[in-house]
Amino acid sequence: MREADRLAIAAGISGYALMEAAGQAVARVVIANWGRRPVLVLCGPGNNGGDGYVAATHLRNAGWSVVVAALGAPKSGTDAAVAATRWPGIVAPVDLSLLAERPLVIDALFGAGLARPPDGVARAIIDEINRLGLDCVGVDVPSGVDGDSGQVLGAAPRCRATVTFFRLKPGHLLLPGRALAGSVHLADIGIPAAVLERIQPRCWRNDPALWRDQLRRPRLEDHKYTRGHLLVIAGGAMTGAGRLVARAARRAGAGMVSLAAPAEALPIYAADQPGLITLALPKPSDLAALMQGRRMSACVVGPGSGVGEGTRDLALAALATGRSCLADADALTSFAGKVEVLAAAVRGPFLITPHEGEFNRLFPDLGAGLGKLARVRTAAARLGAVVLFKGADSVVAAPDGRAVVNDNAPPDLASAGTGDVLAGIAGTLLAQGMPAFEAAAAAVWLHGAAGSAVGRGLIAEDLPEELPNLLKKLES
Ligand SMILES: NC(=O)C1=CN([C@@H]2O[C@H](COP(=O)(O)OP(=O)(O)OC[C@H]3O[C@@H](n4cnc5c(N)ncnc54)[C@H](OP(=O)(O)O)[C@@H]3O)[C@@H](O)[C@H]2O)[C@H](O)CC1
Ligand SMILES: [K+]
Repeated sequence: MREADRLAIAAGISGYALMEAAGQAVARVVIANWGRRPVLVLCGPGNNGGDGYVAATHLRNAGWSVVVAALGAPKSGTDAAVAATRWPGIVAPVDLSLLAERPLVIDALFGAGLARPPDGVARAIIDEINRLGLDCVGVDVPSGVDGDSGQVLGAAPRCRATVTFFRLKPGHLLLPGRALAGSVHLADIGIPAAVLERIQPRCWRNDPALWRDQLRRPRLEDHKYTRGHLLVIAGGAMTGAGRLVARAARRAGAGMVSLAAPAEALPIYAADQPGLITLALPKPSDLAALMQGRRMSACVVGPGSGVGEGTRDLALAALATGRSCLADADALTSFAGKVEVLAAAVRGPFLITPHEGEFNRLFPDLGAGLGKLARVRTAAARLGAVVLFKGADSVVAAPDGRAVVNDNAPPDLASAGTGDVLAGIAGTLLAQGMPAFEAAAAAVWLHGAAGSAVGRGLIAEDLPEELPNLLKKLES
């Protein structure tokens, strides 16, 4: 963002003009969403505080009762110093007593320049805002939230709304930042779009615009093999997982889905879905010939497969074929403490879809303190594969550092079996030749959209049935 500022200023836009637009946007959001009431504007020493002085001035001009409290005077010669001199009222030192009759707080303490956990009176007032449950509007980010990671440094106010500028930052999408930001308003402050091309961002909010063109649309001359033949390697005991993978894969548009499992379980799979091809589980040494002979273009291994050597060897055999491969669930746990074995086996497009527990078993040194985006990027680089870390704020990262953050998943998706559905959708997209990064991004978006379409009371079985409609909409 600083680079965006710098480039915009280099393009002839004054830094103060950006600050004026930013502060004005904050005032506009406040006026649009709250009735006139006494407001306290907390200003830090940097440009975030500068935005605060501008917002305070606009609110006062609109007839609001405004008190400004500052942590310290902005450095002279800065845009923030100009904004402070243009504020016509007095500036009080930050003090908790100011909260008493001010039901609305604008938090312009720290933004992109947050350098350490807020302490002293800054920390005390953040804690007090939260204790009193006051309405708070964050400027750029809730102060204390790291915009790059969504992590909280020490403390941050729980905002009802946050007004940010130019583009959303990862911290608006990643937890806990996303929860603390409340509803996020994105304001255009006059930074030219061309600046984005110069910056070449490597992290995006997940959106169909990123991958829609790469979804494979059915063609007149298609037959079932040209639409992707996915092999699902499933288990003998937990058959629900494999059935959900297969059902989702079929609804996502695979031309054919075959499921391999121990012979005694095959009748269960066959009875569940007449259109599913069932096969006895091959020996690892026979897997390549099976996939080649049956023109299977991708493989999903892990859901319900069982943890252990058998699953591990099948996953390694699947990777050795060089075809697109997705490992989830038991296939990941089977490599706990042995992630280097998995990494060494990667030949072709490879996607893993761990949840938090599975991720931790594979990458115990990449703890939560690093922030999800950094954890997933590091894991992808280490594995030489695309990693989709599942959760309310799923992150997909490629070994080259590209990443997307997904924010369309409703909490209803926190339900058993939904991860298997995700694996099935991604498996089909891989089988259709979509690159692993885009396949993962598309799958997690479709999964979230399907979850939203069902809403309350959803069960994993509902999700595949939403896919035809969603795909139709994406193609139109
Ligand atoms: N294009 C835009 O998006 C625009 C953004 N604007 C706003 O500018 C801020 C970023 O401003 P910046 O001056 O770089 O940084 P901050 O204001 O966030 O913070 C820097 C100052 O705060 C001090 N600081 C940092 N952390 C702490 C802390 N925990 N406790 C006390 N003080 C802290 C820091 O002090 P140092 O000692 O570390 O130097 C700085 O004094 C962006 O977020 C937007 O709101 C512009 O308005 C223009 C357009
Ligand atoms: K802030």
